[in-house]
Amino acid sequence: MSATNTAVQPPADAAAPVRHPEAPAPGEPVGSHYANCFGCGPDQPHGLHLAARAGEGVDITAEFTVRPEHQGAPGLAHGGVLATALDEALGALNWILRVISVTGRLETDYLRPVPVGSVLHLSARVTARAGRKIYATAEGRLDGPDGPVAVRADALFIEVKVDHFIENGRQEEIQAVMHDPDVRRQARAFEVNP
Ligand SMILES: CCCCCCCCCCCC(=O)SCCNC(=O)CCNC(=O)[C@H](O)C(C)(C)COP(=O)(O)OP(=O)(O)OC[C@H]1O[C@@H](n2cnc3c(N)ncnc32)[C@H](O)[C@@H]1OP(=O)(O)O
Repeated sequence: MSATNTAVQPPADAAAPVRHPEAPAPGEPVGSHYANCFGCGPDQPHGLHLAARAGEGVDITAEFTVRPEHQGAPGLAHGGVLATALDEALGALNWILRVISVTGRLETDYLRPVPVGSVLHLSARVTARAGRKIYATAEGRLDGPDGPVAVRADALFIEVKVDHFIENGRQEEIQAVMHDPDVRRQARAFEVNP
C-alpha cells in the first residue's frame, strides 16, 4: 500500500505518451547519456552501471546488481542507492520520448529488503505527458523480471533544454562534453527532433 502525492499523478487532461519514431528498437540498448553519470556511465568507477534496453512501448528495462559497496544495513542495499537505480531507469525514458528531462519529484516505496548480490530487475514506463511534465513509474523486482516487487517509484520529470546543463553545470565538465562532437550531436538531435 502506498500513499502518493498528487504531484506525481497525471491530471485528468494529460495526454497519453507517444513512443518517438526514432527511439531505439525494442530490445536495443538505449545507451548512456553521459559517460561519467553515476547511474549509467560506463566510465564512472563508483557508479551503478545501469544499461537500459528499450521496451515495445514508452518503456525500458534494466538490471542492477547490488554490490557490497551499495550496502546500507549489513548485507542489504541502501535505500538511497535503490532510489538512484529507479531514478536512472526513469531517466532512461528520455531516449524513448526523445526529450531531455530531469527529475522534479521522485516518490519511492520500499516493499522488500534487497540483499547484496541480488539482481534488481528494473522496468520503467511513461504514463502521461502534460506540457513539459512527464509522468512515469518504475519498479524493481527480485528473482527475475516476474519476481516480487521490492521497490517502486512514481515520478514527475520536467522537460528542459540542453542549456539547463550548460548554464547550471560546473564549467570543467561542461567544457569537456561540449568538445565531444558525439555528445553535442546527440544533445542537439534531441532538441530539433521532438
Ligand atoms: C545532454 C543530455 C543530458 C540528459 C540528462 C538526463 C538526466 C537523467 C538522469 C536521471 C534523472 C536525474 O537524476 S535528473 C537530476 C536531478 N534533478 C534536478 O537536478 C532538477 C533540479 N530542478 C530544476 O532544475 C528545476 O526545478 C526544474 C528544471 C525541474 C523545473 O524548473 P523550471 O524549468 O523553472 O520549471 P517550473 O516552472 O518550476 O516547473 C514546470 C512545471 O513543473 C512543476 N514542477 C516542477 N518541479 C516540481 C516538483 N518538484 N513537484 C511538483 N511539480 C513540480 C511546476 O509546478 C510547473 O507546473 P505548471 O505550472 O506548468 O503546471
